[in-house]
Amino acid sequence: MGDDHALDIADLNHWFGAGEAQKQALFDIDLEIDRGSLTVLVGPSGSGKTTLLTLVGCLREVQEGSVMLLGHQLHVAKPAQQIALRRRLGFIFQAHNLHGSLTALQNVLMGLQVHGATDQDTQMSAARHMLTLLGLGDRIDYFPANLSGGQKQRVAVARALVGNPDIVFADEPTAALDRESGMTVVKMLKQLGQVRGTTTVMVTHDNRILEMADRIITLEDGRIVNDTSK
Ligand SMILES: Nc1ncnc2c1ncn2[C@@H]1O[C@H](COP(=O)(O)OP(=O)(O)OP(=O)(O)O)[C@@H](O)[C@H]1O
Repeated sequence: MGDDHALDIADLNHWFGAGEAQKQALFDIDLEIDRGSLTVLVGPSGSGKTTLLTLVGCLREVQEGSVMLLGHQLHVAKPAQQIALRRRLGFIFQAHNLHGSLTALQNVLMGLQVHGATDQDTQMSAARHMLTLLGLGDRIDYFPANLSGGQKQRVAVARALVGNPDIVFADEPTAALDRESGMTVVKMLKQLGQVRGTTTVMVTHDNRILEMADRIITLEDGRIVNDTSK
């Protein structure tokens, strides 16, 4: 694998269930993803997009095939290595999974505390800065219950990005956002790719994002049926 690849996937297969109920969800996936690129996964419901995203994001165990994530082979990575690798990833999911008992600022700080680095003042200012960039500067002390769906989603985006991840995995990150907020989030990810080399892999049905993607990969019935680079 070259250093220019954030992800290198070969002969990846995945099944759900066992015995007669067993069903194959992914078939022979081969894919290399360049560092700093914005790649979009599209395809009909049930085509395997989320399964692929969770496998390459260390959220599901690889059953067959090879996944090299940031130069590390996942199926041989020890638990401690997997934890270290996960710290280099940012996740944005449709269900934003905010902690209801924490304010917007505290939720974003959670994204930094797993890194355990920098002092508290630096963490605070990084979290405030990220929330401000996402247009939530006046909402930092609000609890999720007092934020709209779109605002909650932007808090989740801030939490994913505040730790400077090497790769961002996003599943329908703009589904709950209006056009302007959705564009802000995608432009930010694109800019992070250009400035810091952050790689983004995103599942979306949002046509507005397709125009901004470097690469569009289409899945159907667990197979890659189209791969378009700009
Ligand atoms: N936990 C699971 N147990 C059993 N089958 C599953 C599980 N998760 C996914 N599947 C099946 O695997 C296939 C791929 O599902 P997946 O969620 O990856 O598709 P998707 O393209 O992300 O769909 P959507 O756009 O609806 O989210 C589907 O047939 C689905 O029913």
